[in-house]
Amino acid sequence: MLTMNDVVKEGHPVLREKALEVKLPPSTEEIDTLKKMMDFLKNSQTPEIAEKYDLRPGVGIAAPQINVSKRMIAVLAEDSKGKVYDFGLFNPRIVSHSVEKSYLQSGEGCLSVDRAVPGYVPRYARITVKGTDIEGNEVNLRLRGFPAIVFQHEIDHLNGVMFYDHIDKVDPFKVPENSTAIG
Ligand SMILES: CNC(=O)c1cccc(C)c1Nc1nc(N2CCN(c3ccccc3Cl)CC2)nc(N2CSC[C@H]2C(=O)NC)n1
Repeated sequence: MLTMNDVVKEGHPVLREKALEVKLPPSTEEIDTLKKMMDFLKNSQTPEIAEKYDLRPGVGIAAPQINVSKRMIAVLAEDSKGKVYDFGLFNPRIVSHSVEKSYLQSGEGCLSVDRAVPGYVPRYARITVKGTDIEGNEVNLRLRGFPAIVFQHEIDHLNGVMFYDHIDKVDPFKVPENSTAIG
């Protein structure tokens, strides 16, 4: 199982690389890695297991964060209506997005960042994501709210982008143009 020892921290060059497309169909090893990432999120959100293995809770993780520079992400997050988004995706890409922006009122955290970085992270309010799931099916997801934020945070990792790259350097809490706060 993955633990925090497997998670690389900011400063590691892999977090600034552009991750490679996964050649489909994925190899057994790539499928196993994606399964491990999905299991990590589940374990991190299960109090007894998180406590036992000292896991930091997360709702998303990208392969570069475990030093695998491949375009793979896992998400386990709920939206405001309690709908659970439980996905492992190969080669996720944002195929369309709203003009409107949104941001987490409380800012964002990252498993690879062991410090609080205050400030609003402007994201697209609504996105359409295409990718291939762990069974090899093409998925087409229309996302908004917290899940949309999480998918954008994880897809950023595949392009070497960290959440704080988006925070306004002059006024971290400047409300982004044409945006809605979440949470
Ligand atoms: C600096 N302020 C903050 O961190 C922050 C502070 C307050 C609120 C929010 C909303 C904040 N922001 C933020 N909170 C989260 N969690 C909320 C708690 N939760 C969780 C915790 C315990 C059990 C189960 C679970 Cl589910 C785990 C996930 N996650 C992310 N991100 C950014 S997108 C990827 C995602 C991620 O997984 N990060 C590790 N941001």
